[in-house]
Amino acid sequence: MGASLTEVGSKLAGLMFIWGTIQQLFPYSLRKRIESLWHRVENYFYPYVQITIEEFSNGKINEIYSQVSTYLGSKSVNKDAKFLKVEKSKNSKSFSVSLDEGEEITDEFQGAKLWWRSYMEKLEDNSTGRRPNNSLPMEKKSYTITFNRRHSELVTGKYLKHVMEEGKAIQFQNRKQKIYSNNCSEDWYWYGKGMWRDINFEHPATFDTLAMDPKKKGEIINDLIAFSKGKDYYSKVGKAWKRGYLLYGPPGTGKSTMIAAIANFLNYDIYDLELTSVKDNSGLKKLLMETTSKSIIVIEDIDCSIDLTGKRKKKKKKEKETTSEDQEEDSDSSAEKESENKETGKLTLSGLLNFIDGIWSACGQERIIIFTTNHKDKLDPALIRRGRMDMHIEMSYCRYEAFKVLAKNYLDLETHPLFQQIQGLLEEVNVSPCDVAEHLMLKNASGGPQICLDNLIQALKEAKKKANKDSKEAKGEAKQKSKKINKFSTKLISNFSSLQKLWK
Ligand SMILES: Nc1ncnc2c1ncn2[C@@H]1O[C@H](COP(=O)(O)OP(=O)(O)OP(=O)(O)O)[C@@H](O)[C@H]1O
Repeated sequence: MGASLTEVGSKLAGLMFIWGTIQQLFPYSLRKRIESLWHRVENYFYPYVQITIEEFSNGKINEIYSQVSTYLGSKSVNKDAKFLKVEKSKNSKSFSVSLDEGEEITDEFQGAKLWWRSYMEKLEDNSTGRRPNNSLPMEKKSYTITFNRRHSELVTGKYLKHVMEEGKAIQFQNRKQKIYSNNCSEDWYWYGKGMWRDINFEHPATFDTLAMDPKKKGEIINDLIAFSKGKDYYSKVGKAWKRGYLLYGPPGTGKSTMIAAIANFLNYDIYDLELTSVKDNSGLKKLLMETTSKSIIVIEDIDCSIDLTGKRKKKKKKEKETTSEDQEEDSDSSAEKESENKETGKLTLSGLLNFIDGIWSACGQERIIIFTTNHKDKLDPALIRRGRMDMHIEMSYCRYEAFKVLAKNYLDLETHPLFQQIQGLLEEVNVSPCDVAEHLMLKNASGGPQICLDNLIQALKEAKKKANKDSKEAKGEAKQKSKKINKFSTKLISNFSSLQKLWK
């Protein structure tokens, strides 16, 4: 392509000379006719269009440039390019490849052939050899794309959009994930760093290492895939592109681990929203507005972080003042509390969910919200109904399937003669995966996997003994209670009979 374009260029230069002469010698009407003929000749000899994409546009970074650069870098690895550059920024997980100055590659899109070329021009003042303006970079970088005129619509319509989307997706995959927290001092905000503080998120949890029933795990993975690919679906049905998950279960069953696995699976950032640090609804709104797309907003221990049992307002009407305190408590409903909180601007769970619906419906970008709790029964069912929390995921005690994942993770064991005994015990005792994992840890494994498994069996047996003892004691207590009740009711009946006799 390079050679043929040069050849065509020299032919065009000759034609340009002839055209200049014609313009001087011929009258206007004749010139117009020759001009149209000229364009046809020009298109015949050089039917190409060139688009230039510069690094800076009007003094500002041109976003398309970096996306094109990433796209071409990814294409260049399997193509004919010989001179490549490798860079790594502090915010990316690995290095990125791009075309070196003057390098060319070809690309194809829906039957159209495209020629890309990278340029770099040094920006020096010829007399001083210095940069013309200190605030500008030393060089002017750009890419050109050349294609046949008949593909103009395809290139400006679909192809460039495709290049930008692919480039953006590669950049997204290669960026370092972050975890944000709002649990920071007020000073932080006032120093202009925003309301969230972030650090790199490097949790190793994945769905492979997460110990839970494989069927349940599969369902969650499928749900996440459907969500992340659901852009068209959500816009078609007119719903905010968001998904809510409620993770519930006893401590140490892997709720936080599951969040990390989801973030790693989707390559999303995490916003760890500490509601106790949020003053009111407007503070919450600001925080939510500062979150980015492709992120997970997490509220851990939701039952502890928000006050849904705020004191009811004293009733103003006189007749109601006569009502007893107990009656007031009974008639208390969460709807009333919500409306009271609305008036005072106080933070409410329902307010939170409404903001999320409102804000995210408007922005059309994907987000996930996860609540965790150890006590699902404490939550108001209206607040976690389907549509708000789309999937309720129970993180339960460690059974055999979950144990097998832990044994593989920690001991690299897929089978062992002791597994059968462990399976039996895990059916009878409720232990968290966290407690099981503790026995399989490296520090315990110095004597080999056999020792770890023996220790685990020992611990499970003790837990079983304790559970049996506890249940016996509980049964004993219940027996005592029912004895007392029986004694009391017999006494009551006999008293009542004596009263009846007296009355007669
Ligand atoms: N299902 C699991 N799969 C793999 N590891 C687990 C699982 N559950 C617990 N663990 C291990 O136990 C540790 C504690 O688990 P995690 O913090 O995820 O539990 P949690 O349910 O969030 O607990 P809490 O309710 O106390 O916050 C984790 O670091 C992990 O190593």
